[in-house]
Amino acid sequence: MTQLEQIYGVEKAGADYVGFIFYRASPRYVLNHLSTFDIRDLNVDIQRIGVFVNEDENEVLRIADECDLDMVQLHGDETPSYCANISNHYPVVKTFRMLKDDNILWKVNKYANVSDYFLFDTKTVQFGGSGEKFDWSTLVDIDIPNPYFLSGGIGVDDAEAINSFAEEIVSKKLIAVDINSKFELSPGNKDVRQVERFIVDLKSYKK
Ligand SMILES: O=C(O)c1ccccc1NCC(=O)[C@H](O)[C@H](O)COP(=O)(O)O
Repeated sequence: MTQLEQIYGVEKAGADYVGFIFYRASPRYVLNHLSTFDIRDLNVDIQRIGVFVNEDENEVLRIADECDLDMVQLHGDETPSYCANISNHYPVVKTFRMLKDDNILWKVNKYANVSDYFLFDTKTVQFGGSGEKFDWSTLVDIDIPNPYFLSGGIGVDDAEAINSFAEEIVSKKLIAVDINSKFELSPGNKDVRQVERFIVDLKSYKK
C-alpha cells in the first residue's frame, strides 16, 4: 500500500493486514509516497506489516520502531540467525521464494523456531510483487511447521481455487492470503473495489 485513502478503503473492505514495501528497488517503495510518521499515525484497526529485502538489521528495527509496525516480513535471503535477531523485537514473517521442484521442508525447517509465520511466494528476480503464480498444490501433503500466508500472483478469480485449497489438511495452518499486483491499476495503486470483491468471495467460503 502506498496511499492513505486506499488503506482506509481496504480496512473497510475487511482486510486483516496491510503491507508496506521498504525495498528501494521496488516500484512500490512506500517511502516515495508516505513518511514513516504517516504509517505510525494511521488510525486503523488492522495489522501493519513492513516488507524488507536483505536490509541491514538495525535499519529494519529503526524503521519498524518509527512506523510502529506490527510485524516484519523478510522477503530476501535472510539467514536463520538474522530472523532470530529480528524476532527478538518483532513477529517475523519469513518468505520462501519457491521454484517448482524445491524441497519445501528442507527450505523451511531451519526457520521454524526463528520466525512466527511463513509466506510462500514465487521465485523471480524481482524478489516479490511479480504477479507470477505460486503453485500452492505443491504444499498439499506437507506438514508445514508454522502458520503461513499464501501468496504469489493471486487474483480476483482465484477465490474459488483458494476456497478448495482451504479444504486440504495443509490449510489448517493457512492464516491469510497475500494479494498484490493483480489488484493494481499501476504499481502501488490498488483497485479497492477488486479487493472488496475478492474478500466477499473468500468470506462466502468462511460462512
Ligand atoms: O511488491 C513488491 O514490489 C515487492 C518487492 C520486493 C519484495 C517483496 C515485494 N512484495 C511482497 C509481497 O508480499 C507480495 O505481495 C508478494 O510478492 C506477491 O506479489 P504478487 O505476485 O504481485 O501477488
